[in-house]
Amino acid sequence: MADLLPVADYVERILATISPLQAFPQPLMEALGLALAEDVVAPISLPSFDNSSMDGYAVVAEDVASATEDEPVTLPVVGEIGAGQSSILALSPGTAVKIMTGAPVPAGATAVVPYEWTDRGVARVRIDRPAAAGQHIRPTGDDIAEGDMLLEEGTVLGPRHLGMLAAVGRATVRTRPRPRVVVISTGSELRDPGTPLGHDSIYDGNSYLLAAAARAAGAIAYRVGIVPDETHAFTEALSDQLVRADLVVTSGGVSEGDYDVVKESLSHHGSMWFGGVGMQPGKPQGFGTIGEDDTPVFTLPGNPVSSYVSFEMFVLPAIRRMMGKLPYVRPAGRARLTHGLSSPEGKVQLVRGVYETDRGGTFVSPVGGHGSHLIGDLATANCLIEVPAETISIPAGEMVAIRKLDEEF
Ligand SMILES: Nc1nc2c(c(=O)[nH]1)N[C@H]1C(S)=C(S)[C@@H](COP(=O)(O)OP(=O)(O)OC[C@H]3O[C@@H](n4cnc5c(N)ncnc54)[C@H](O)[C@@H]3O)O[C@H]1N2
Ligand code: MOO
Repeated sequence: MADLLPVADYVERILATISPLQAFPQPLMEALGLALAEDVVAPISLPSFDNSSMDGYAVVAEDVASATEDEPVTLPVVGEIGAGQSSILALSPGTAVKIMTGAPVPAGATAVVPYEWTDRGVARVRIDRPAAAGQHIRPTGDDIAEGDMLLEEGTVLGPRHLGMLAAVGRATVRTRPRPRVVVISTGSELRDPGTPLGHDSIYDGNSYLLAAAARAAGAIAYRVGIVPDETHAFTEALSDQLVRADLVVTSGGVSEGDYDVVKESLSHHGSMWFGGVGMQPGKPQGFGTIGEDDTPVFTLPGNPVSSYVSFEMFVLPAIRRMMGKLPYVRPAGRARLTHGLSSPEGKVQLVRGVYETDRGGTFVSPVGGHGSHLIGDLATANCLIEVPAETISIPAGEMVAIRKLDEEF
């Protein structure tokens, strides 16, 4: 097994080859889920003017300092300001101006008296409670001051970030785009779901599995579908697809078989590497760059579980690096193993598992067998249990490393 490349070395090789995609300004709604490629500094303050937080009357606080229910203060109402209206710019002492929530507080006014403390008068208003200076006024810059650092480069933009960017007037932000990932399944035995199946054929699950995983990772996935085990057909499909690909993922045809066309077609490309990685499932791997634009290509093994685990371990970090999303590799958590398990020596084993967290902690149970054709168990699993290469068995009750498959990171 000396010729197996350790998983960490392979990941390092991949990340050294892949570069982040060129960033450009994108409209806010296009930037959801993307990583910022700039530091965003507040271009304006928020609020950008002193404004009322209540519907009521703008007054000079001293004018109503003595107001009580028994001895209310009455002031003439000299006008009205709605949100988006700034016709009244100043207030004279001894008067009141009707004001709505969000409307600019006129110069000279030092408090807003809510309707509930008044008789809601139109020409004159009776106020029966005192107002403290500043009451119900949201001062300029109270929330965000012009020049504040709002978001740092690398932040993955969510709804609240986009809301804030819009609120300070940004229409676009510099982000790294979603990589276009082309997924090709190879295998003459493959058929499209929804079509008849012969006695010797199987449905192409992998192109759906991998395209969906790519989309879930934030990429734009193009599922090309099935290419037969013929060198010419594969080479043609690949070169046709290169124009729209930032990354190509193939499945099948990379082991020792007589019809392993992927390996056969690509191994003469100087920049492609084919070999074994110290991992189970997912030992046979291929990676490199092809074409004029040095497009990265992952050739994943055809067994469905091997394909998926390879995506999770190698393609996902590559997509995240292209998008500028840190960390590139899914972080491992810890869980207590409910059943013992065994593992081959010399390879990291990634066992499908189901984890659950309760007040006693996180527990994980292996699901199904080792076979990398067991797609039913894969669909049940919600994590991968990572057994180190040098470990051959782990008893129940031990703490193990797990990668939670559907968790955002
Ligand atoms: N003599 C050896 N044979 C194999 C070795 C080896 O070292 N020596 N390695 C085994 C391992 S491990 C794996 S993994 C597979 C990888 O094989 P390939 O990448 O060449 O894949 P195929 O032979 O094309 O297919 C393997 C298996 O997966 C099924 N498959 C393929 N594509 C799909 C698809 N799109 N959807 C669903 N299922 C798919 C295919 O029918 C085969 O059953 O090689 C072992 N052999
Ligand atoms: O590596 Mo294969 O992926 O063990 O089945």
